[in-house]
Amino acid sequence: MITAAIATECLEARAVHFRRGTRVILSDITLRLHSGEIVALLGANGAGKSTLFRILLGFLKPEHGEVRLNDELLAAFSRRALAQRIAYVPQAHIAPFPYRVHDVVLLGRLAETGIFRTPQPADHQAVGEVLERLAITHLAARPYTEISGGERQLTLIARALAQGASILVMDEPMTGLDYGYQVRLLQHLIDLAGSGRTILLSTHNPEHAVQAATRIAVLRDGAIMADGPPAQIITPSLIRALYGVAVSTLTNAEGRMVIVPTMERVSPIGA
Ligand SMILES: Nc1ncnc2c1ncn2[C@@H]1O[C@H](COP(=O)(O)OP(=O)(O)OP(=O)(O)O)[C@@H](O)[C@H]1O
Repeated sequence: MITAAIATECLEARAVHFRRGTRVILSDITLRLHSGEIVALLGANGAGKSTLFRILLGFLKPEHGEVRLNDELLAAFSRRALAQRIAYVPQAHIAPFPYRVHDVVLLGRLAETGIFRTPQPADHQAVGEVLERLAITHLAARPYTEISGGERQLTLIARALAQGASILVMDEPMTGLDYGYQVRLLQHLIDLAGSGRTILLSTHNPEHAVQAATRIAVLRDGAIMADGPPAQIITPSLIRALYGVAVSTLTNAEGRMVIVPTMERVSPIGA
């Protein structure tokens, strides 16, 4: 069952360096993720967020540095052993076959034990639970190739949740989701972290980071320029440096930070 006890895990990049050709994409990146944390990675388009995720997942090899899971090199784990621990929601995905949404999510259940295993009633039940939790039960019988972009995104999130891994790496999971699904997903991520899961997500919306993250890491010019609690990291000057826009940060009646664009016209980044 996906509600089984969650193992305590620590995933970390140590002094990771990565180049594409002569271009340095990531330089001396150290990032540690612990159980119960929601870490939001912020960075402008092309900053290297997906690249760092792919390195943390073992899909790309760093030129220098290493990735360790519970102090063991990632390379020491088989693909199946990694699937037991880390689930991934990629940025964009078009399935080549018109699998039903239920079956796409079922693949998450089989990631751990091999896709040639015959699904058991417990697997189908777990899929049903995840679809219900994400409020997409109505999509179960629809072909994945014939649903909307946001519905595909929810299906991929459901597949990752069904995997039952204790670490979730989510590349811009809110993309394409309507406002209600965005808020419900953030609430669900907070619940998952509360039950001991570790969540790393990238987002282009600093509001989401402030609302859900326990830590924010900021990637700029290939390096981590800041890493810490949201209230310390998110400042108007950081938002301006990252995105070239002016914002005010306010505290609402519940004591939570709110980010509001001032609509002041500022120079483009680097101008
Ligand atoms: N397959 C590739 N070949 C060459 N360069 C690439 C490749 N994939 C990404 N890059 C480059 O590496 C840099 C980092 O890309 P990456 O996708 O990691 O950024 P990102 O922060 O995830 O961006 P976004 O927010 O736009 O999704 C970019 O300059 C990008 O153009």
